[in-house]
Amino acid sequence: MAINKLVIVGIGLIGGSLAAALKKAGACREVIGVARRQVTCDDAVKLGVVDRAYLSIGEVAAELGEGDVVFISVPTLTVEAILKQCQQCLDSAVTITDGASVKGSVLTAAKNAYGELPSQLVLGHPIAGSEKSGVTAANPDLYRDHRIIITPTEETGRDHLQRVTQMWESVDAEVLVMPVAEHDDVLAATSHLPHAIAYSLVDTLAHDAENENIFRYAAGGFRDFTRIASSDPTMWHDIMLANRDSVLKSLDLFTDNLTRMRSAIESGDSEYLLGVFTRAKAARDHFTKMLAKQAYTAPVQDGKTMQENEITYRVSPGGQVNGQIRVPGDKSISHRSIMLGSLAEGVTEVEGFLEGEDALATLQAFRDMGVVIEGPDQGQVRIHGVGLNGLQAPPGPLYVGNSGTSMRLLAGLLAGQSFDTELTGDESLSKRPMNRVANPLREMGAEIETGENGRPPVKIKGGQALKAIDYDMPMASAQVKSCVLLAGMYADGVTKVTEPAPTRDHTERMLNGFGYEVKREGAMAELTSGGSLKASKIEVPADISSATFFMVAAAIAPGSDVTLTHVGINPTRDGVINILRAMGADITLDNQREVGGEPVADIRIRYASLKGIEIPEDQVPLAIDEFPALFVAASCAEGETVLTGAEELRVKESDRIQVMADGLQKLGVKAEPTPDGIVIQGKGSEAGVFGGGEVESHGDHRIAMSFTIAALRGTAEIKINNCANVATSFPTFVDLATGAGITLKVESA
Ligand SMILES: O=C(O)C1=C[C@@H](OP(=O)(O)O)[C@@H](O)[C@H](O)C1
Ligand SMILES: C=C(OP(=O)(O)O)C(=O)O
Repeated sequence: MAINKLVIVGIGLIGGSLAAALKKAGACREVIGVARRQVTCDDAVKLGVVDRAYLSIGEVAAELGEGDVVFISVPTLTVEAILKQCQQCLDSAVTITDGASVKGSVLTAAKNAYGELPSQLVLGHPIAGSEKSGVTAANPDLYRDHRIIITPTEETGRDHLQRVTQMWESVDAEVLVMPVAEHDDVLAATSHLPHAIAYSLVDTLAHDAENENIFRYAAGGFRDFTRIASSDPTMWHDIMLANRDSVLKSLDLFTDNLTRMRSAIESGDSEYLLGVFTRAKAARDHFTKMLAKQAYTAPVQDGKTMQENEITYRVSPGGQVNGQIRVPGDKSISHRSIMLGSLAEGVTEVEGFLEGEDALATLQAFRDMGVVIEGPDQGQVRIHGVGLNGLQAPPGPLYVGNSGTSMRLLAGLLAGQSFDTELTGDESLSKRPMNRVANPLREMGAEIETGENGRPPVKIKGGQALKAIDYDMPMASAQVKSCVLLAGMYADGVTKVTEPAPTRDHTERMLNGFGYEVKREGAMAELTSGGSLKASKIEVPADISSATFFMVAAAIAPGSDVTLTHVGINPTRDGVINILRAMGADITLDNQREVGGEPVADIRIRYASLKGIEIPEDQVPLAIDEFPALFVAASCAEGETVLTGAEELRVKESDRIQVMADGLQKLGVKAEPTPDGIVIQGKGSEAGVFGGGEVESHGDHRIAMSFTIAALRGTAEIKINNCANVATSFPTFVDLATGAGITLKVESA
C-alpha cells in the first residue's frame, strides 16, 4: 500500500479521480472526502469515490498520522484557507500535497499559513485536467500515462516526497520534478494562455448579434479550438490571478503576434502569413508525432536526443525481389535544394524532395532562420528565397539530428552570416569530426568553436570578414568541398578547392543552375564572391544510394528482376554500378536523360552470379555510401573481395567497416576489417550465405538496410536492432522492400 488513509479536500474531477484511481489500484487503505457542500459529500459516497465524507478537515484530523496523505484539490485561491485549517489541526507527520495548477501562489499560501514552509508539504500538479468538472466526472483512469509535476523545495521532507511520488506512480502516472518558477512559466504558456484565448474567443463570438448563426455553423475548427472554454470558471479565474506575471508574459507575446498577423492581413503580406502558417504547421505536426511517441529525434538536454524509439527489424530468410520501384528523392540534392533555394532571389519550386529526417532537418534549420518554406507535400516544396544576405538569426541552436551533410554544409554558409549560430546533432552526429570543415573555414577568417576533439556542437561567430582561399582537401569529401565553396560566396576573392579524387558534384551543378558560376579545372573547382542566386525549378531524381539496396538485393537473390526508375546516375555517384558490374552483375540502363542538370536513368538489374574483386580505389568516393550494401554483395560472391582506401567509412553515422565486419562475422561470413577497408571471403553459390542471428545497426540507417537485404540469402531469421534511423534517408524502405518480396516485420518498443 502506497498510503494508509487518503483525505481528499475538494472532491471534484481531480480529487475524485485520484480517489477512484487509488481505490482501483488497491493502493490505499481508506479514502475520506472533505467537501464544502453536503450534497457533494453524499454524491461522492453514493458513487463509491470515497468511503466517507465530511464538511471540514477538522472532523477527521484527529485520526490522521504518519502514512496518511491529505490531497488538496480546491480552486487555487482557496488553497490558503485550507492550509490554515491544516496548520491548526493536522499532525506534522501527515503528508500534505495538492493539485493546483499554479505553484508559486500555493508556496506563498503555505508561508502565510505556517510562517515557513512545513516539511510535510509536497507541491504537485497533475497535468490531466479536462473541460469536465465535478465529482460525477471522476475517472479512475484519468492519470494513467499522464504527467505529474512535483515542485519540491529545500524544506520538503524526503519521506513525504517519496510517499507522494509513490502515490502517483501507483496510479500509473509519470512523475517529473521541476522548480516552482519554471513550472509556472511553462504552464502559463502551454495551458493558461490557451484557456484565456479559448474563453475570450467564445465570449467574443457569443456577443455577436448573429451568434445563433455563428454557433450553428461553427463545427470542426471552432469546436476543436474552444473545447476548453467549457472548463470550470472559478478554477480558471483563480489560475489567471494566481499566475498573473507568467500569464501576462505569455499573453503579451501572443498579443504582439496577433497584432502582427492583423497588419499582415490588412496589408496583404502573404509572405508573413505563409511564414507563420508553414512554421506553425511544421511545429504542430512534429508535436503530434512526439505525443504519439513516434518522434525519433527531439532535442532534450545538451543537444542530445531523446531515447530513440527502439525499432527492430525481423527479416525472414530467402525469397527474391521483383518489380518496378521508385525510391525516394536524392538526399544530397534535397539538402542543397533547400540551401540554395533559401539563399536565392525569388521562389524556388522543388519536386521529388526527400521527406526523410536528414533533409527535413536542413529544411527546419532554414525555417528557423526566417525562410518561408511551403511543404513538403508529396515531394513538393516551395521556397521563398531571401537572397544571399537575407537570413535571420535563429531563436536557438540549429539542431540537425543525424545529418552530417546538414552540419558541414551549413557551417560554410553560416560562417558568412552577420549573426552567431550553433549547430547541434544527435548522439551519432555528436561523435563525427567537424574540424575537417572548421579548419578551412578558420583559414578563411571564420571564428568557429567545436566541442571536444573537434566534435559537435559547432559554434560560429557571425560578422567575420571572410577571405577567399585556395584549399587542397586532405580527404575526398564532397561535404568539405561544398562547405568551402558555399563559404566562398561570402569571402572576398576567388575561392578554389582541389580534391584528391572526384567526389559528388551536386553543389557545383546546382550553383550553376541557380546562375552562380562555378568553374571546373581538372580536380579544382572555383567560384568568385559577389554573385547572386536566381530562384530555379528543381526536379530531384531518385537516390542512387537508396536504389543500391534493391540493386544488391536483385544481384544476390536468384530469380530476381528489378527496375529502379528515374535514378540519378551522376558520374560522381555511379561507383555502385561500376563495382557491381565488375563483380559480374547484370545491369542495364534504360531511358537515359537529363533532368534539371542531373543525368537520370531507369536501372534494371537481374540476378547473376557474382565474383569477388579488388575494388578499384578510384571508385571508392563514387560509391562511398554504398559499401555496407556492397559488403553484402561481396559475401554472396565467389571468392575474395578486397576494399582499400576507404578509411572515410570509419567516420560515417557509425564506423561502417567495423560495424559491418561485426555483423557479417556474427552471421557466419569471414570478414576481416583493415585500417582502410575490409577483406571478405564470399561464399558464392552456397544456398545459405548468412546464418540467422541478431545484429546491431548502431543506429546507422545504411547498416540496418544492408542486413535486411542480406536475409534474402539467409538460412534463418535475421534480427536487426536500432533501425529507427532508416527514416533519415529512406522513410519508405519497409513498404518498398515488402512490396518487392522481402518478408520483414517491424517491431517497436
Ligand atoms: O555531400 C554530400 O551530400 C554527401 C557526401 C558524402 O560525405 P563525405 O563528404 O563526408 O564523403 C556522403 O557520405 C554523404 O552521405 C552525403
Ligand atoms: C554519410 C551519410 O550521411 P551524412 O554524412 O549526411 O550523415 C549517409 O547518408 O550515408
